[in-house]
Amino acid sequence: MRITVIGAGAWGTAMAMAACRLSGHEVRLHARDEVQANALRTQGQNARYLPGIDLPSQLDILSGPLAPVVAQAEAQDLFIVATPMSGLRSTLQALHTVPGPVAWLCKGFESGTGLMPHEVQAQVAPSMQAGALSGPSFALEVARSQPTALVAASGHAAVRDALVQAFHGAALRVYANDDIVGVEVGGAVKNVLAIATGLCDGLDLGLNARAALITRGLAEMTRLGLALGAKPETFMGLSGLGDLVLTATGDLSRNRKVGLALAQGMSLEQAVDSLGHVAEGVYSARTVAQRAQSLGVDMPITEAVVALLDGRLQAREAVQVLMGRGPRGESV
Ligand SMILES: NC(=O)C1=CN([C@@H]2O[C@H](COP(=O)(O)OP(=O)(O)OC[C@H]3O[C@@H](n4cnc5c(N)ncnc54)[C@H](O)[C@@H]3O)[C@@H](O)[C@H]2O)C=CC1
Ligand SMILES: O=C(CO)COP(=O)(O)O
Repeated sequence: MRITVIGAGAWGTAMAMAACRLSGHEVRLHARDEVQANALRTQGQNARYLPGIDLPSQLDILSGPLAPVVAQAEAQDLFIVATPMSGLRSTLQALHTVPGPVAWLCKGFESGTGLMPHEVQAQVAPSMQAGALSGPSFALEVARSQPTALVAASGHAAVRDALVQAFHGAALRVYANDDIVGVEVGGAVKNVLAIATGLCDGLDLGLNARAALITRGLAEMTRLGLALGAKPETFMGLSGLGDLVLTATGDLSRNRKVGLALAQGMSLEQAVDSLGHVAEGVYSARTVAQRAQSLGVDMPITEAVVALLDGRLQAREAVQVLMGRGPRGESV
């Protein structure tokens, strides 16, 4: 199988490495920047995004325009879009004529439009056989071959099968799911909730508070998902509860780090700059909240994160707002 990963950040690089570990694959990693591509080739590492990890010698590094790569694509080729959400639309536009399966790794709702990734694809490449690969997965651990489980989500069985064939192996299990709405809502909302949990831990509010945030966060994620047509059980799976627990509690999370930094009194700009990587929750929080409002879905934790990111609330005020809400029943 020939697999082309577009976007040579931490996650694209880790997933290209994972594909290289399975025999019989030809794997290519496309960096948009020629300087970065040359650095990957000469150093044998992605020093900016995954320092200290050697790239497999058989990994082919590409750069330059995508048009010639797309022109040579065959029906059995798999394309993986590993850019942040902000690059999804333009990358899918560039790929819209590929004859085979395409899957994206980004987790978020598109800024400006509020669209989920599969809705962006439906606009720019409606006939594409496409899906999402998601689930609890820090790039560093996948790059190190530590055990990980992912979800291949698509309405097309051929896309789910291609993702399993491309990545399922000794260190990486890939489960198939046809509920792309649920999988994408989980991936987007857990990033916003991880900012909240980082804030909670940074303010030293305690373990009770953290468990409450995660659980009530799962409830609001599920409410939004159901309003958008997702299946409830998806939120109990890898891309829902699984990714929420990982991102909210794992110190490798960039979104959690933003919350921790805000709790220390850093400005949002300082917090984002200190990462050197994308933290999608910062860009998706507002669009998630707007989409929820338009559907009449109550998402108080997400609303508090948006108010904090907008500078309308200070960290401790956000906690007071959440704790000051009136009583309600527990069910979703
Ligand atoms: N790092 C992780 O552990 C995981 C990340 N993800 C998701 O994957 C996506 C990418 O994340 P990372 O690789 O971690 O980000 P990163 O910050 O490590 O790297 C982003 C990469 O995308 C490139 N890029 C940005 N815009 C682009 C465009 N328009 N076209 C081509 N390349 C572009 C940048 O040059 C950079 O190489 C995000 O949506 C993230 O939420 C999902 C699972 C795990
Ligand atoms: O999506 C991820 C883990 O599944 C990565 O989370 P962060 O973007 O917060 O690092």
